[in-house]
Amino acid sequence: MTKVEKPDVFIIGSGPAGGAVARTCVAEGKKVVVADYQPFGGTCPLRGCEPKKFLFDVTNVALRRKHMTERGLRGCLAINWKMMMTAMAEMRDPIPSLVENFYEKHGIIAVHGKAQFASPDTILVNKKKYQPDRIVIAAGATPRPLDFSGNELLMNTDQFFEIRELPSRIVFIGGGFIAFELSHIAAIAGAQVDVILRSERFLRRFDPSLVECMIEASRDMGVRFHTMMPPSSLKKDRDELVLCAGEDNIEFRADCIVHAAGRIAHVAALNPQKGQLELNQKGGINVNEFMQSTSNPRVYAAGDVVGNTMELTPVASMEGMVVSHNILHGNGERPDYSVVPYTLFTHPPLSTVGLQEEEAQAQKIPYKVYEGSAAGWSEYRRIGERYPSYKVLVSKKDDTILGATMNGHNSEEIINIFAFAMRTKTTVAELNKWLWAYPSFGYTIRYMLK
Ligand SMILES: Cc1cc2nc3c(=O)[nH]c(=O)nc-3n(C[C@H](O)[C@H](O)[C@H](O)COP(=O)(O)OP(=O)(O)OC[C@H]3O[C@@H](n4cnc5c(N)ncnc54)[C@H](O)[C@@H]3O)c2cc1C
Ligand SMILES: NC(=O)c1ccc[n+]([C@@H]2O[C@H](COP(=O)([O-])OP(=O)(O)OC[C@H]3O[C@@H](n4cnc5c(N)ncnc54)[C@H](O)[C@@H]3O)[C@@H](O)[C@H]2O)c1
Repeated sequence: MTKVEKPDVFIIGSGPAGGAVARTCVAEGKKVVVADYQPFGGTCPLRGCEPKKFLFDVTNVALRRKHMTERGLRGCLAINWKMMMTAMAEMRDPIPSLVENFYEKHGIIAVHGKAQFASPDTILVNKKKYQPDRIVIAAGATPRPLDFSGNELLMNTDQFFEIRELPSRIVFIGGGFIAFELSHIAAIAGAQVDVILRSERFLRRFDPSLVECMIEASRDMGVRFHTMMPPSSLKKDRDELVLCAGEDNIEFRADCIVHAAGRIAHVAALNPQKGQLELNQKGGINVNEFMQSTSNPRVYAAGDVVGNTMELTPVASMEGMVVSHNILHGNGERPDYSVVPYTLFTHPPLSTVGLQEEEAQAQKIPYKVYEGSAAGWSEYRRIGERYPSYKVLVSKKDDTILGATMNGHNSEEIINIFAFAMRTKTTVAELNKWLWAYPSFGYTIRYMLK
């Protein structure tokens, strides 16, 4: 009979959540095993944030160059898709070896293979059994299964990052983060892009008035939007794909159709019943306030596989740190979701932190609003941006920031300042006394809070 391994901590998944647990637990002298069936590093650096941001940065220069034509910048600037993708892959592809080298150096055992539960205390990978003291599920998320006929012809985002020739016509199904970010990249690079949404509301996690500005900016770059269009079938017709959607079965013909219809916790392959794992309403691992399984106390979970709040890298890492603490020192730490800034990396980026106005109204929180267009400010006029806008919610009770959303160049940096102000409970009166470098985008906070 093969020997059963008994490490202290067995981690399923090597992304931001699993990585945080591995590094912290090994530093405290634990015997740690990490299993992953894909190259090590997880979604963020290999198939998510990082490759996306690379493509964002290149396309951003191209778009901004266009905006500068009237400001004296001449000469053609075109995107060579193949070169851009090759350059992105050159930066991305060494990452798994770097991760594994780091693991080896620090004594973390890397196992290549799909992990599943054989029983509540036993994990099986490549027919080998592990009975660890603690099991950490950090298996991330996977595209939501869609049930219309021909859905197997859809391209997922992992495949999008491997496209070497830009398709002429691309359709994105969904109206969330991925549809907006990737549609902007493809449109600026020269594809004809359609985004189809089953409902009427795009980007639910952002203020609708700022989403409107984003949609205007998207239309300017040629992205076409179609609402109330649930997809009903997809088929191949010679060398093109035909998607039918909506009540009238409208046909969309394209070279590729991308699944951007959300992601769900990656639990099915884990054999959750054998692990006695209770799932939550979103289909993620149900955990208590200490990120410990509510049904199997040997198990903790962190990151997208929990689906507690948002599928974001900083949230996954923070939950990983909470899990490490609780494994090493006993349950005592809880995740803190009170201030989570995030950015939609579109052109321009749309960024937010804290309460949305709809939430403040629903929760009957007394607030005042500072909002408006920033198009007249010299910061945006200089760069020819047409739809910059902002909305800041301030507590009527104590003058602190409740939430902020903005759409404009560098908003991903300005939002961190608002996050800092929220963390430190800085009042608007105090913020207005702070000095900012001039003329910087951060300085526009003074204009917003006038
Ligand atoms: C296109 C895209 C762009 C994104 N952009 C951003 C962004 O700009 N900013 C941001 O904050 N977030 C972004 N995200 C989200 C971010 O990537 C995730 O929130 C983050 O990676 C979650 O980390 P995780 O460790 O929970 O899971 P993951 O990083 O997904 O890692 C999970 C790992 O577990 C492995 N695994 C799964 N099941 C098993 C199994 N049974 N056995 C072994 N291994 C298994 C997987 O192979 C994977 O490597 C983006 C996501 C996508 C898809
Ligand atoms: N910049 C970032 O931080 C960033 C970027 C990309 C992804 N992410 C994370 O990854 C997650 C997944 O991104 P996403 O864009 O796939 O999800 P999303 O939740 O942002 O958007 C999903 C979209 O698909 C639609 N949809 C849902 N079910 C559908 C169905 N059955 N048929 C058709 N449409 C359907 C929804 O209405 C929504 O518009 C995000 O929620 C986010 O947390 C973050």
